[in-house]
Amino acid sequence: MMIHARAQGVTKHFGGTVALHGVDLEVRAGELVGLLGPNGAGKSTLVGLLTGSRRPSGGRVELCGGDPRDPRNRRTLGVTPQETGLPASLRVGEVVDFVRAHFPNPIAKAELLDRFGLGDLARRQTGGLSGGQKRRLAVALAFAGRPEIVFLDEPTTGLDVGARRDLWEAIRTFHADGGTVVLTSHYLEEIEALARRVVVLANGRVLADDSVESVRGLVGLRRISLTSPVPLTDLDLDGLVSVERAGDRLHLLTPDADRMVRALVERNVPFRDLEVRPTSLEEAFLTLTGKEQR
Ligand SMILES: Nc1ncnc2c1ncn2[C@@H]1O[C@H](COP(=O)(O)OP(=O)(O)OP(=O)(O)O)[C@@H](O)[C@H]1O
Repeated sequence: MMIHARAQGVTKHFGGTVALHGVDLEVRAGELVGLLGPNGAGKSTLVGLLTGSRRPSGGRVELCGGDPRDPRNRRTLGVTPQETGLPASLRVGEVVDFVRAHFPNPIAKAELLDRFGLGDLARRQTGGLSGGQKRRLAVALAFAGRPEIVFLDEPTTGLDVGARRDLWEAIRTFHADGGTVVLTSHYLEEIEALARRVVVLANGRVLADDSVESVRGLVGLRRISLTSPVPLTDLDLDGLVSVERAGDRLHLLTPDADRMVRALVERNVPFRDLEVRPTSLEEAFLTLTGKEQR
C-alpha cells in the first residue's frame, strides 16, 4: 500500500523548546488516523512538518513520496490549520472560488458549500460569520481541490453538537470514497467516532500507535464504581491504581477487577450498586500521559 505521509526520526526545536523528539509515523493511502494528545504535545508541529509549512530540525518527512515543501507533492493535499485567517471582507462564495482557482480540478462550488452546510451562507462576508461557521468554512476549504489526503487540525473546535456530527459525516464520506485523513483532536469521542487507528502524542513523543481498542488494552484498566462509607484509601488494596470520590460514589481503577472485588468482600467492606466497566479512551489517554510525565 502506498505511503501518503511519513515521518522518520523527526525532531523539531523552537529555540530551547523541543516540540518533537524522534517521531516516526507512516500514513498509508486510504487510512484515517487520529492524532491524540494534550495541549503542547506536538500535534500541530507534526502536521506542519508533514504538510510542508515547517522544516524539521532533524530526521525526514515525506508527503506523497517526496519533500512536502515541493509543490509537486502538494497537489493532492488539503489542509485545515488550527488557526485560519479568513479575509473578513470577502464573501464565503468568493473565498471558496479563490481557493478553488488554485487547483486544476476543483470540486463544484455548490457541492462543496452543500457538503459542509454552508449553502445559505454563500453571500455572507466571512467577517460576519460566527466562530463555528468560520471553522466549517476553513475545513471545507481543505476539500476544495479534490485532495487525496487531508490534514485537519482540530476540525471541530468551537462547533456545536449538530455541526460536529455533520462535519464527521463529511469526513466519513471523504474517507469512504478512498480519501486519506489525518486529524488531530482533543475530543476523544471524535477520534473514537472516526478513526480506528490512533496515535497518542505527549511531550513530543509517540506513546502509542495502535487501534483504539489496543490503546485501551495497553492500559488495560477496569473501572469499578460503588457506593461505600469506607474511603478505601487506607486499606492498602493490592492493584489499586487510583480512588476518586464523586458525591457518595467511589471510582477505583485497577488492572484486575475480579480480584479487587474479592478483596473488598474478604475484608467485609460494605458497598452497594457495584459497577465494573472498561476504561474509556479518555481514561486510557490520561493514564498513558500521566506515566510519561512521571
Ligand atoms: N512557533 C513556535 N515557537 C516556539 N515554540 C513553539 C512554536 N510552535 C510550537 N511551539 C512549542 O512546541 C510544543 C508543541 O506545540 P504544538 O502546537 O505542536 O502542540 P499541540 O499538540 O498541537 O498542542 P495544542 O493541542 O495545544 O494545539 C509546545 O511546547 C509549543 O509551545
